[in-house]
Amino acid sequence: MSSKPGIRARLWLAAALPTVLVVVALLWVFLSRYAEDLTEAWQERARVAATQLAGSAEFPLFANDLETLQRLVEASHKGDSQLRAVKVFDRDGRLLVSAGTLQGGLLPLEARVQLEISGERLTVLVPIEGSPAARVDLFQETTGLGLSQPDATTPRGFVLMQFGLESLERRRSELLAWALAATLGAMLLATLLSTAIASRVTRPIGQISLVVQRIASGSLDARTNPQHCGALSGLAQGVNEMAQQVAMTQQELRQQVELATRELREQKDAAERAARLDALTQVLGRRGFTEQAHTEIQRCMRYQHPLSLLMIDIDHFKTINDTHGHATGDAVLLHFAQLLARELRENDMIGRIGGEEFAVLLPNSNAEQAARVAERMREAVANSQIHVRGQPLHFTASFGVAEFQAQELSLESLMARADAALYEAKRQGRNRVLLATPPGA
Ligand SMILES: Nc1nc2c(ncn2[C@@H]2O[C@H](COP(=O)(O)OP(=O)(O)OP(=O)(O)O)[C@@H](O)[C@H]2O)c(=O)[nH]1
Repeated sequence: MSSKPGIRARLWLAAALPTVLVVVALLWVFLSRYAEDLTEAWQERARVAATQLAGSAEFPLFANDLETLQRLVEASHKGDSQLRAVKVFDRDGRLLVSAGTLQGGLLPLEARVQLEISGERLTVLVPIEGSPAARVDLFQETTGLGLSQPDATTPRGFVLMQFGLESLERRRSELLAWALAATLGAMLLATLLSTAIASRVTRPIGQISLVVQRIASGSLDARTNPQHCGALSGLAQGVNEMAQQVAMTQQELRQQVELATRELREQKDAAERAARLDALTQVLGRRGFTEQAHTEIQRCMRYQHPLSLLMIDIDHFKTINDTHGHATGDAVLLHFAQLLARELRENDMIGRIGGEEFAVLLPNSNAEQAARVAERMREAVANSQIHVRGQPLHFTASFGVAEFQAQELSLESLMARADAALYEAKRQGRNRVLLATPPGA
């Protein structure tokens, strides 16, 4: 199995990945900005609370009314659940009043607002600086108390507050959880959308590739359905047209191959027929005759039908050749073959087995019947003529007749007996039909 991702997975990634990345990036930018704002809001809240307390503490501190200061500090501490510790120092850094437990060290007592976040704690230090009007009022009201006029530049004291940041952290955790949930939701949505988009592309591709595979495996009638292939309908149509072209080309090739094969077979048959036929007379040649004669003998033996053979030779053919020329000899041979063929039945066979020597096989004929056929042939030949330069030319032929006997083992033996009868017919004066002696006689 291939470890490479399939086209569906690739398309899915191509569609989903950018969306997921953008969503996650936007979410984290938003999250970090929101967390910053949250921290700043907390710092502002702490600064405002400390400044308010510093304002309220100005007069008790000026009047050295520690009881009132203590009440103020405790009221602040109780009024804010996030407030862990509140302390008020005089200008020399002496702790005047306190509520709650401070964790970690103090901030340096300087005439400026200081904020420090350490772990889950936010510590703020605010100097207590009275307003000029208040200072004058206070001085006038308290001159009788023997208090000196306050210095306008140095702080009168310091308010230190420490807040627990658990709720800020909780808020951040909630934000993180929300961001993760939103990210997962976005990813899920992107997955669903991408799957839908990918399947709109991959389903047609799957269908088209299936059809292409079927075409490749030889099913040239396989076709896609362009209407079901959406944006790829053009490709589907193209595949169909290609398959049609291939099918047509293959059909044409098949027809051409069939035509060529048929022509070759016909040429081969013609060549074989020609090889079996005698070129001059168009009757069977020696090879064709003996092949068919063997088959016929087998058939007659199987059905125990009689079968006879005639061996025929033109008389004094050499003289015809010598007297009238070879071309006349050929004409005599052709005429002779036609005369013999005329006397044959459908199942009889004739062949030219030598120069002017012919053989005729007569299935279902005994010697007596064969002799009658031979006699008719002899008469037909003797009574016929051809014209050579306007002059009639007569010729005769001799016949040897032999009937196939059960004890006879081969065509050659039958031919030899018929040939012997022919030889005897020649010897006895030609133009005659002689019956062969039975085998072994
Ligand atoms: N024109 C022609 N002559 C052929 C052909 N084949 C064989 N011959 C001739 O046929 C002649 C046969 O002569 P022989 O075998 O002596 O027989 P014959 O003259 O017929 O004498 P008998 O058979 O004894 O009557 C030869 O002269 C061959 O040259 C052929 O295809 N065409």
